[in-house]
Amino acid sequence: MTEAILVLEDGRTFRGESYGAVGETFGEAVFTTGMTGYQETLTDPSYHRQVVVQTAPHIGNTGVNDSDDESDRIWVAGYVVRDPARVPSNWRSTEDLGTRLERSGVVGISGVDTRALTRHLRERGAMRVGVSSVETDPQALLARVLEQPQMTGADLSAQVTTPEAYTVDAVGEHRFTVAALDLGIKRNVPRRLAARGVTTHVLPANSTLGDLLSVGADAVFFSPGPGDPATADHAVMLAQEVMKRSLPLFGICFGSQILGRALGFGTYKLGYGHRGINQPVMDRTTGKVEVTSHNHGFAVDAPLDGVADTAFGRVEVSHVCLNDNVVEGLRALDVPAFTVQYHPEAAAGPHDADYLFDRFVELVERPGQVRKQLINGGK
Ligand SMILES: NC(=O)CC[C@H](N)C(=O)O
Repeated sequence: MTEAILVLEDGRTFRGESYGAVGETFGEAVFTTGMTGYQETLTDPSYHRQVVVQTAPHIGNTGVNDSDDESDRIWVAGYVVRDPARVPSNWRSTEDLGTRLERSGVVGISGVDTRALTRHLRERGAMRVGVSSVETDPQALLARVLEQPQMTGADLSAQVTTPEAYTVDAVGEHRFTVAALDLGIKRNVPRRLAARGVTTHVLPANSTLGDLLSVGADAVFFSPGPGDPATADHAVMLAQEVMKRSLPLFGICFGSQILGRALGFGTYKLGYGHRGINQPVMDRTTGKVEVTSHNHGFAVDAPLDGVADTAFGRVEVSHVCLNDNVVEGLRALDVPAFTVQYHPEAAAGPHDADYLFDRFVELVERPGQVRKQLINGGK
């Protein structure tokens, strides 16, 4: 057994055992409350530079498999669990979670009271953290934690985006083509689109409007991704160009924050963010509440009531988180654009919000009618 320590930037220290690779790592400490879906969490590019704390105490029960990665690598900067499963058990499992972490060079710690750590982060806010199985002195580790960059101001898209464009073909009959700006996309997004007859061209984050048009895009998608949306100026400008052309636009999470900025709203950092797979969100168009998958630390500052006047016409907040009234979706009424701050693609999480991909398809195929329906409250 190799001992490990975890030190938060306010000095709070937890002791445990090395889990995954032996070494030292730093990042922003965030907690996710999902009891399942750890493989999707680990491989979600939006967790780049974050040390993820699994609040649920027993992690790794179903091992890892060949199908559930959301990208081609593990992105979390570090991993914190209480009680890793000693024997994974699932018919899809091909490897033990600890072995995968070790093989991938991911430094983690186990034996931590992750519920106490979650409560601490909930009360004090997300903060920088160090995890080490090579340093035994918390003070020495704390000094290095305090040298790390903050998540506020972090511009990370270039570090996670695809170097080359690639295509995910429609399944069955081809209906239309989407250009997806990859700011840290998850595999399940093009997959949900493909299931609806959409061919998706996933393009690097620095793509221009010309690049989007050159793939024959009928519509544009802005992906989730890591970092502070206040830094994503290129993507914001691109969203504005897309709206000027009235090309249908759909965005998820980071993509929602980018649309928010493109419409003239600000973004801000939440105290500790929303990360988990059971967050209640109300779709204000239908009044229905859906249980949803979340992973965001920033949010859009848009008025919850009434219709805002923007440079692109009228805009409404379409979805709201019922835990804390954070803006979870935006809908433009005069250009074909809408976004959500949470994850309709799930992976992991419930599929309640899958209808948003249908809304996107309808917006592209019957733009006038869908906009009229949206304005009339879905009737
Ligand atoms: N999943 C995401 O797209 C996250 C968006 C952004 N990085 C945030 O933390 O809010």
